[in-house]
Amino acid sequence: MLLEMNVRLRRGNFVLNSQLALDDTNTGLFGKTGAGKSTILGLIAGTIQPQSGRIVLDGKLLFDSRKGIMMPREQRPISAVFQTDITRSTESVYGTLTSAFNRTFAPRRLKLEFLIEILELEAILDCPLIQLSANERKRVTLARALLKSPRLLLLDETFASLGENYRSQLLPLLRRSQDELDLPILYASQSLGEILELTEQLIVMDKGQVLRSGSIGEIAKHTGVLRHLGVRQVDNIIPVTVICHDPSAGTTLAHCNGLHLALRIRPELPVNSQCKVVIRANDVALSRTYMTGISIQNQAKGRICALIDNNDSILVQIDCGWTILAEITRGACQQMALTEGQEVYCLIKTQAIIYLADLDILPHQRIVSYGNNYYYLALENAAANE
Ligand SMILES: Nc1ncnc2c1ncn2[C@@H]1O[C@H](COP(=O)(O)OP(=O)(O)OP(=O)(O)O)[C@@H](O)[C@H]1O
Repeated sequence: MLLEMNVRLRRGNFVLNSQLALDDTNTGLFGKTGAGKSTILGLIAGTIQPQSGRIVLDGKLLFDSRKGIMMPREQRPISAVFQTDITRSTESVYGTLTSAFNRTFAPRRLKLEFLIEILELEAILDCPLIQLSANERKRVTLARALLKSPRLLLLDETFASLGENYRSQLLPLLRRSQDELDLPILYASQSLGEILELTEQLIVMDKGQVLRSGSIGEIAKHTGVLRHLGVRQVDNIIPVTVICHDPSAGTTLAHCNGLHLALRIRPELPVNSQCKVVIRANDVALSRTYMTGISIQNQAKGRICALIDNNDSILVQIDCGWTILAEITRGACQQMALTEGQEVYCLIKTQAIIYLADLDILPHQRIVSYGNNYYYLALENAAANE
């Protein structure tokens, strides 16, 4: 285990009572505003001292109230980029970066020139920190944090504040950081989407407590957690291998493990090539028996492995060779008397299966039906015309 923490802290009315563990992978720290995410990062970095408990990193005590140990911030092999990193110093950007580079904790893993390039710092190298814009200061702070080659990097909503340009360049680097740089990241955010761009491992916090931790797949199985995470729509993403094309039926047949699917025809996809398709969970209907006399082309047989209570709806997790999530109403679940272990058929219309590669272009054009008439509308105009 990389980090183990079991602490208690009271600040005014806010009480943090948290036990958490991190291994050597990137982890997202999710919680609504005021949940205690920044406080957790501060406790690990050493900017906040808990009243009691223990924090251990890589077997070394950072804090132990019983033994009276509080390792100073500068000595902790941890770098952090906080929301409020305000450096009022007149030191130049180049000066602060080189001193971070020289104060490295471990063998250097990133080159100064590389970070100057991807964070576009060249033009501001001679500027004093005090004169930088908020975005420039954040980029310098991130470069400085990475240059120290810490054992753990703490980021507090950093992507959101950096902007799209840097995000697209930095994300691939940060995603690989745990493997290539031996640098796991703890990323705090209120946005699940932002966290999932970096990692699938989550710690979910609420009111100073850790509610759940684990992979998003594991966490999602608990009642109400998806709602808590702000998830409103569940999609199945399935990597399929093309088997053949059937022009007379207008379908391309593909499979993923034991799951066979009829997709919209794509003759340009070579046989045996791979692609990803998306099926919205609420586009999957369930049946206890195989249906005849029905237009639906896909009836995938599987076994229910979990029934996940999602407040108004039930997410049914079905093992069809590949796991499929079907979202149905609570009423439908009761009427069908669904239970774990039962066999069901997943009914999926061919037209409801979207090639993932098409998703980028789909939102720009859609059809809105007003009953008798159909209109092709650009997305920007759609809302105004609806
Ligand atoms: N210096 C302080 N003194 C007293 N209470 C504080 C102090 N700093 C933060 N708090 C309180 O601690 C709680 C947790 O704050 P924290 O900043 O850790 O939340 P957060 O999950 O990071 O929220 P956000 O996503 O909005 O940044 C909040 O209720 C906040 O008001």
